[in-house]
Formats: sequence, structure tokens, C-alpha cells
Amino acid sequence: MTRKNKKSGKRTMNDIIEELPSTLFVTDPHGNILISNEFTALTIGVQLEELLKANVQDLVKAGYYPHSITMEAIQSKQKVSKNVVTSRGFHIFSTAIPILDKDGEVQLVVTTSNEFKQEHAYYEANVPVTQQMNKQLGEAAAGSGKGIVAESLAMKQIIKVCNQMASYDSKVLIYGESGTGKEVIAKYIHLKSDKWKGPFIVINCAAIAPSLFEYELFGYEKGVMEGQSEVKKGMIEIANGGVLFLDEIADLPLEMQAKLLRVLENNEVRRVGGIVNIPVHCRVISATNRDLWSMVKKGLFREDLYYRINVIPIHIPPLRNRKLDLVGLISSFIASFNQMYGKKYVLGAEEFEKMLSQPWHGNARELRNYIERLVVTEYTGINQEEEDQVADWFAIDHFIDKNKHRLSALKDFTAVAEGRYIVKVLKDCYGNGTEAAKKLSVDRSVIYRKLKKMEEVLRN
Ligand SMILES: Nc1ncnc2c1ncn2[C@@H]1O[C@H](COP(=O)(O)OP(=O)(O)OP(=O)(O)O)[C@@H](O)[C@H]1O
Repeated sequence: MTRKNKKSGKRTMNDIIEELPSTLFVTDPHGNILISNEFTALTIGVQLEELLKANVQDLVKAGYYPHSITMEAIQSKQKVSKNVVTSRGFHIFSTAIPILDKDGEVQLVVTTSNEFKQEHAYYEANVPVTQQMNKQLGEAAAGSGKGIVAESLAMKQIIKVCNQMASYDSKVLIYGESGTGKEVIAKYIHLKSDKWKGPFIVINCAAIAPSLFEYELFGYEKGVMEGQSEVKKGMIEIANGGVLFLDEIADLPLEMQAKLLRVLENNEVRRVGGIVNIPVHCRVISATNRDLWSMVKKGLFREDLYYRINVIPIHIPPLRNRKLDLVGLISSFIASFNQMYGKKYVLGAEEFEKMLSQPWHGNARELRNYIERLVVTEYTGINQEEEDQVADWFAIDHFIDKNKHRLSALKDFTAVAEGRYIVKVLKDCYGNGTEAAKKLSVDRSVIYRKLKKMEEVLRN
């Protein structure tokens, strides 16, 4: 997005910049940011709007990253390439290129992360999706039954990055609050990678008693455990040829961190009581809802392990910052639970508005549980009667009377009326956005844009 936002029907330069899955700054000779995109905002951890008002030196002062290669390029008038580590834990190999005028003075500086090192070359490839994989991807969002919901720009960019790096074996570290969909994303990467036929093994590091870690992860030979006469393979060995998903990695005890590091460095594991090393080749995806880098600084997490597992960081924003995904998840969960329980639950307008304004601290998981309860108990909200009268013109008059104080501008009323109609058609289509778009003769993106507009009007 640029500071001046031009809009037209065609795909504009702004659209291209916004969708770019790489960081981008264009600054003036003083370091004021003129152009940037959501991806950059995501990696730094500030709102795009704020970023477009900032100077790169302010970002360094505020501690978002330790040094500015843009300023270096301005001062040296030379191209500068360096690895930049943001406070969010992203390792970005960036290049700042100064553009000089005929007198040799800096006019603009373009700083981008398009030049990736080997481990970042994931942006260049795409894995073809077979029919069977598609079927499995549909099941990847366990329980939703409708595949992964990715309507927000942030989620779309995450999916894009996952698609592009899926064929590489680089280690991935997924950050996000509990319930944001870290496991969903890990499963998505698994199913799109060349290891999709292999197992997907989850180790919840917070759920294993410290005394059992070694046995669970590495397995053990006969007789090591009392009463155990068989060899037992550990989870790492079982994950061979597939994906090892280390959930809640921040809870791994320090002693185990050292042992895991050895496995990751040597690609081999030794069972407890064993004398041979067994080769293992699995893709390691880790997840955490903690600030791992600050744990490193406090000595609670090994720095060498941190760098080992954090080759490709993915940050999933909380659901409250992804309103478009919230709308998508609501329809997807309702459709899925209606199907699962043979119900015909219809979402009332009041309930829908209530859901849009909830903070959902438990993210998609809390939303999913809440909707399951609604569907199972068929709680239809206190305004079901009003809902049923929507076709009645009296009901429209009643609606206008009740809301004219807050929807006085014609455009606000239109936004709410359009939004309500879309919600109705979506319900008729059991939450299927593509079908609803067909019925309404609009593009699917229009539906979500209009719902967002309604939401904005109702919020004010
Ligand atoms: N984008 C999404 N599309 C569809 N379903 C989703 C999405 N994100 C999350 N879910 C659903 O929300 C629930 C929680 O997701 P998941 O278990 O992946 O979260 P998590 O971040 O790994 O949680 P935790 O940190 O507690 O392990 C699951 O039922 C999942 O199917």
C-alpha cells in the first residue's frame, strides 16, 4: 500500500504490493516510509497504517529490529544486503537499493526481502495438489469439515507462503495464541509437502511428564523399562519419512532441548539403552504461543535450538484481528455441525452481530465450541420471530424505525441492508460462500467485503 491510495476497477499496483508475500519498504532519502505492505507489517508486528506513517529510524528506536539497512544504504549510497532479525523473531535476508539522481543524490531506497538465501528459496516453488491430497486438505482443519478458512489477507499470505515452501524440508516455527490454528497450518504443510504419504506425529511438549520425555521421544531398548520386554520406538523414529510436529515447544525442558538439538543436527536418534544410532529423516515443524526469543534471552530456551527450528517463522494473528476469517469460520462451523448432527440451525442477526463483536480470546477453538453448543441446543437467539418477518415490508419499516438514529446516512443503511441480505443468502446456502456468490451474481470477494462494511457500520 502506498501513502496515496488510488482505487480503480483493475488490479492496481497497490493490489500487487499488498499481496506480495515478501517484505517491502520504499523510503525517501530521510528514511520516511512511502510504500509498504501487510506482509512487512506482519513480520515487524505493527499495523500497516502505522508503518506508513513511520520513519525506519523510529522502528529501530522502538526496538522492532536492531539496525536499519535502509539508513545504511542512504549513507553509503550503495546496495546493502544483510540478515535482519525482527523483535517478532523473523529472520529476513533483506536488500536495500538506493536509487540515485543524476547528481548522485539518493532519491528513493527500495528495501525488499526478495533475495532469499537457500533456506528461504521457498517462494519460488509450488507443489501440485492431487485429488487425494485435496480431499485430505479438506479434512486438515480437523472438525471444520470445510478445509482451511483463509479469507483475511494475513491468512492468505500464510497459505501462499506454505504453498511455496512446502516442497523444501526447511524447519518451520509457527507462532500464535492458543486455538489460532497452528496445528491446522502444520497439517496443511504436511499434506502439501512431498512427505504427505508419511506420518504426521504430534508431540505436545506441555503434556508429557519431564521424566518420560526421553522414553517418549527416543524410545527404548528391551528391558530398560520395568516389565517391558519389547523394544519401543520413540515418536521421532515413528515420524521418519513424515512430519514431526513439536507443539508447545517452549515447554521442552532444557535438558531435553540439548538432546533434541543433537537429533536435529545429526538426523539420527539413539533409543534409551541402545548402542546404535538410527537415521531419521522427517520434517520438523514446531509451534508455540510464547515469545521464544525472550525465553532465549532469559536463558530458558537454548539459543542454538532456537536458530535450528526457526528457519521459516510463521505468525498466525489472533482471530480478533482477522474479522474476515471470523465470518468465514462462523459459516464453515455452522455448516459443518449442521451436517454432523443432522440439524438445520439458522444463525439469527443478533447472534451474528454478537459473535462479530466478541474478542474470542480462545480463538477459532473457542468459536468452534461455542457454535457446536448453539447447533446442538438449537439456540436461535431472542429475535427469531423478527428474523422470520424479514420478507414482510412492515418488518423493514420496523427495522428502519428502530435503527434510524444510528443508520441516518443512506450509505450506512444500504450497507446494513445489503449485509443482512447476504447473511440470509449465506444461511440458505448453508454457509457456502461460492454458492451464495452465484445466487447473488457477485464475486465471492464482494460478499466478504460487504459483510465487513456492515460490521464497520454496526460497530460505530
Ligand atoms: N483457519 C482455520 N480454518 C478452519 N478451522 C480452523 C482454522 N483455524 C483453526 N481452526 C479450528 O480451530 C480449532 C483449533 O485449531 P488448532 O488446534 O490448529 O489450534 P492451535 O493454535 O494448534 O491450538 P493450541 O495452541 O491450543 O495447540 C480446530 O478445531 C481447528 O479445526
